[in-house]
Amino acid sequence: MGKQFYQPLGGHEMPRFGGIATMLRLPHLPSPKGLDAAFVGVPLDIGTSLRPGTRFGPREIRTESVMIRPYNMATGAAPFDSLSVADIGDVPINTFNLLDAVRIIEESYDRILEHGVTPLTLGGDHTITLPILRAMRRKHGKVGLVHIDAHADVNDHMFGEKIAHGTTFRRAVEEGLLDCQRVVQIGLRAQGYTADDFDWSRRQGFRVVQAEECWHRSLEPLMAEVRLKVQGGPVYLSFDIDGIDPAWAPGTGTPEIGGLTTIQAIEIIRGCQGLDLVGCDLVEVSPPYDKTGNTSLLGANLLYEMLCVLPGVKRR
Ligand SMILES: N=C(N)NCCCC(=O)O
Ligand SMILES: [Mn+2]
Ligand SMILES: [Mn+2]
Repeated sequence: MGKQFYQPLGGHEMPRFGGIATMLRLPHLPSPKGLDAAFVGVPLDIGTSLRPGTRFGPREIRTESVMIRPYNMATGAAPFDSLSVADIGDVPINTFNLLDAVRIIEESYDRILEHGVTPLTLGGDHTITLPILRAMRRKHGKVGLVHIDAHADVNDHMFGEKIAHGTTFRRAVEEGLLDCQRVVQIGLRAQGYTADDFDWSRRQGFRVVQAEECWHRSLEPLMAEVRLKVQGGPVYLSFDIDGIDPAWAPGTGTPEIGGLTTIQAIEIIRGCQGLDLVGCDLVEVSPPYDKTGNTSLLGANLLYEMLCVLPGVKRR
């Protein structure tokens, strides 16, 4: 049987407030088999250090995704005409044991990648990116990384714990998951304990772009630099919603002022077009702190923009 393409349920077929709330109103399929890309939820928040609530992120991002239409009027991308995409549901994490949850996530992503599917992940806190990168290493080898965040997430430990949402990328370097010369961190800001909070990344070979370097400017020139830095192999895109200023993304667990704008976030993702993207995630949306739902709406739209820059997506 030939490849099956799926279109989102249209706003004129079923009112947007009706129907089952899958990501982008796509079909919910039990398996990634036969797909090119899949939206996956990881409802985890037991790795967070301040506000919890990201366990509700996947569900609310789906709820707020109902406004999104299939064709990208700005870039001409028609993702559902080019790729077979669906929502394959959530990873059944163990919400009472973080290390067991990490094991479950890793096994789930091994299975997804076995089918040759590109995962677009709805978080959950940033801990989830470590098991995903472990599975990526087995499938693709070391990956480059475009990481947007207020935080470097390279702490050696938090309360003595080696795995939490602020240690993800130090563990990833130690475990040989990243091609460190092809890593960029964008949006880092706020206070630290020593200069080494950011310099550790630089010593690994990362390009660190602090928020102040982004203020008051288009990020299109920066993305030209980023593409040159990370190209030449498979790339993973990890977007922590707190990289965006809390004025636009208040529903998150560790907010920091002076962040990126929504427009700069779109520029960054669209600037990834042409890279060999093998997976993306959007993490740290905490609906209980998101009174209007706008943070989930922003997350849903950024995930759609990630879909639009995947390899193989044609533009009209
Ligand atoms: N939100 C994420 N992923 N990390 C926050 C780390 C907070 C801290 O370093 O104190
Ligand atoms: Mn963060
Ligand atoms: Mn983070």
